Amino acid sequence: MSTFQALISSWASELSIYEKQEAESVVSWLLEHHLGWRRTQILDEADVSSFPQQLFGDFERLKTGEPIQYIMGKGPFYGRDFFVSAATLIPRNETEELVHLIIKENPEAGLRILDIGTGTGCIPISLALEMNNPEVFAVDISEEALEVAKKNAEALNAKVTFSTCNILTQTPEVTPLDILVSNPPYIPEQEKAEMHKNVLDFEPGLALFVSNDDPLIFYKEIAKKGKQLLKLGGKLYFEINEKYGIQVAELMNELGYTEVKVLRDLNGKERIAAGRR
Ligand SMILES: C[S@@+](CC[C@H](N)C(=O)[O-])C[C@H]1O[C@@H](n2cnc3c(N)ncnc32)[C@H](O)[C@@H]1O
Repeated sequence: MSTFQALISSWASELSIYEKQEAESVVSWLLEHHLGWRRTQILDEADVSSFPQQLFGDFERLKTGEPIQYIMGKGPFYGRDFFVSAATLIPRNETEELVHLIIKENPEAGLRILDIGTGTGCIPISLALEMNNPEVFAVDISEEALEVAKKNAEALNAKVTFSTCNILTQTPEVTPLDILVSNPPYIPEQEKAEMHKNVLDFEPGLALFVSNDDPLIFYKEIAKKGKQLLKLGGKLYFEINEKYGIQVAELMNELGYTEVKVLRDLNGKERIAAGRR
């Protein structure tokens, strides 16, 4: 028998798609999921013969590049675990920063909020649970994603009203809003070549990609709709592609939004655009 430390290093060395440290974290995460293992047990003996069969199956899935969150069916976001499925994007750290900003900038009670393109529901559910008694709505074009979002709201005891909506052709009936937020699809198809296989092969294209001809289509439509949906003085928050900060700010300015700002994330990338109607 060897220690967990040795086992983790050995299994991690088989996950060629990850850097060493990330591979070790992912293996630790899998052991924790199946065995209730804790990092403090790193020097304990690991009795591989007692491991459940599914752990080995899941390790095989990891080797194909499948993200650990899809294998476990859940991923962390803003201090809580969210169910994920093949129909939803895995919640990202950058989006936690967007949620944090909205919470920090809007302490008032009873605000009406809409999230467009909700995926797992990580944004509206976190806002519903962290803000001061807000009324929260969320839409997505994907029925399957909405099923996951509803399951998350129920599991986390958050009150969010979900509905199906194609934001490019429909306008949700939720006026008047104080806050409109969206992390829409924003990767032009031509950037596929630069992306990791574990995103491309497993995450839903519907959540990620826009056509090369009109990469800002969602920002334009949502900002336009924001002019009808938001109260005067209401706020629009976008997560953005780091390459399009200036263009998103320009289109918001052209539509008459005020106090338009583009903010960098913890990695120094322009990741959030915000303004006021
Ligand atoms: C980048 S993902 C964001 C998911 C989630 N808000 C998050 O931050 O993890 C974009 C979401 O927009 C949805 N979507 C794509 N096209 C849409 C459309 N035309 N109308 C509404 N939602 C759409 C996708 O299904 C996906 O859930």
